[in-house]
This record gives sequence, C-alpha cells and structure tokens, in this order.
Amino acid sequence: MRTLNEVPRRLVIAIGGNAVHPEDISGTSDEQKAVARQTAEALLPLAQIDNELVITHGNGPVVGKIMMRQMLTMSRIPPMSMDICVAHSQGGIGYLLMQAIENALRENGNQRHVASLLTQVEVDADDPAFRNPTKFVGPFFSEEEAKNISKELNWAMREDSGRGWRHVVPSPKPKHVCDISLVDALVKRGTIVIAGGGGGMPVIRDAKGVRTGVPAVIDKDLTSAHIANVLDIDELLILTAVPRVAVNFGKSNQKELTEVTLDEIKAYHREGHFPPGSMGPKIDAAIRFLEGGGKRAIISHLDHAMPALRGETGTHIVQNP
Ligand SMILES: NC(=O)OP(=O)(O)O
Repeated sequence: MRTLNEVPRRLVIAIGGNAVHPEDISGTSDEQKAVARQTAEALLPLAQIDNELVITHGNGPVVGKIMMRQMLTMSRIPPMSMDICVAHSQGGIGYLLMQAIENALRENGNQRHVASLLTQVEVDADDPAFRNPTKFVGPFFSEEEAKNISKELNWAMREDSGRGWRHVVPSPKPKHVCDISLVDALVKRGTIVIAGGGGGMPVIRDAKGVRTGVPAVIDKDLTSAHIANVLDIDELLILTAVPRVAVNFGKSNQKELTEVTLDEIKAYHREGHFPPGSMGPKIDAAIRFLEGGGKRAIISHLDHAMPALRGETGTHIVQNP
C-alpha cells in the first residue's frame, strides 16, 4: 500500500473506449456528455494532486460508429478516409473529456488546465497488420447481420470474445508519437494533457519527413505505453471495466492477479489467458511498457483509479526481481 504522498507524481493513464462510449448507450450527445462527466469524476482524485498527468483514451466504439454513419449517408456525402475518422473521434472525445475534467476541477475550486492535443502517430508502412485486420471497432452485431454488412460494405467482420460480431480494421504498432515534446512541455507546466486519443491518427513518413494518413486504428494501450516510455514516466495506469486481470477467466478456477512480474505475465499470455479483443492488448501494452524501461503497469477499473494507484486494488505488473 502507498499513502497519498507516495503515489507517483508522473503518470500516464489510459482509459478504454468503453469508458467514453459504453456498450449500453445508444450514443446521443447527452449520453456521451454524461459518460464523460462520470469519467471525469472517476479521475478527479488524480487530477487534484500536484502531478504530471497524461491521459490517453480509446475510440473503438466511437470511430466504428463514425465509419458506419458515413456509410449510411454516402449517397449524399462522400465518406472520409479512416485516418480522418480517427481524427474526428479524437477531436470529439478529447473535447468531451477536456471539458468534463476542467468542469469537475472548477466545481472543486481547482483552476488547473486541461489540454487535448491532436496527436499523429507514425506506423510502419510494411506493418503486417495492414494485411490482417484485428482491431475491433463499432457496435456488436449478430452473425447474420455481420455477414450482410460484410457483403454490402466489404468490411472485415469477426466474432469478439463471445460477445457478438464487430467490424475489424488494421492496427499497426505505434513507432513514433509526433510532437511528444509538446506533451512534455505542457505536463511540466502543470497542464493535464489528453494525447494519443484512439491510439493517434495513423500516419506514415517518407524519407523527406512528409506524413500521410493510412487506414488503421492504432491500439491506444500500446500508444500509451510508448508515450510513457518516451517521457520516461515510471508508471502506467490502464483503466478498464474490471477491477483486476484474471487467468482462467470465466472458468471455475478463475484467479484474479494482484501482483505479477513481467516474466509471470508473459508466461500467462503465452498460455492464452488473455483474449485478443479484450485483455490481450492491455497485457501487450504492459509488457511493452516494462520492456521499454517502465517500472509498474497497473490494470484496474476506471472507478478504482486512486485505490489502484495506492496499491489497494488492481493488477500490478512489475519488473522481474
Ligand atoms: N484505439 C483503441 O485502442 O480504442 P479502444 O480502447 O476503444 O479499443
């Protein structure tokens, strides 16, 4: 356990796409504002202490709906490319979170600023992910609906961890977060920075440094790990819909993990305990973060942000002894 004085003062927090657009809302503006408000309240204990805080967020449900919405209107309005759809989602979610966190701070007499930065993230043009779409976006469908959508829109559709069928898109690995020095400068002056939302707008860069958007959705947990490593931040807090990571999930011998080492979590991952559509990417990100020099990755429920950071809950993944 750590006291409030002992929790790290430099931190990257990654919040899931479901925390900004859960499955159980239709997605009206009012619903999204209310969810952003709840998320801000969950993060408030961390936003109110003197720290350097970077917040990243997912966009899977939102960007999938943006793509679907434009397919429904394409006879009248030309659809945008996937990188622009990611930008739309990053702008919209960043706006809602920035406003909600600042409002929650103001209501508590705190004048701290929150800035949301549009973030481009470079990927490798030859990343094999472009040939094998795996990133789930948008709503869930029945198998029959998914087959019809696939035929009508030429979209790749896959079954997501027993929960239904979803659109899948390429998800190349983040190689470089553009303008990371601006994130660093802002957090050092006390601003809470929202960056790398939705994993960042996926771009490739040529030999002259010219950037071009590409059709993909980058995993925001991997981008979060990358940001933390580049900024030399020791702890990464990944907030999701469950209090702890479990092995043998859903079985009679299910076991929640409290503290595990890097080697232990890699062994569990090799044994197939973490499905690709849900916990898998978070574990990949935690491993990447620790292998990149990070000291502690914590995975816990959004509502347990501060207790998890203090060591009262969550799964803590730490360096090997
Ligand atoms: N881009 C991304 O990883 O979004 P989700 O967290 O919503 O899947």
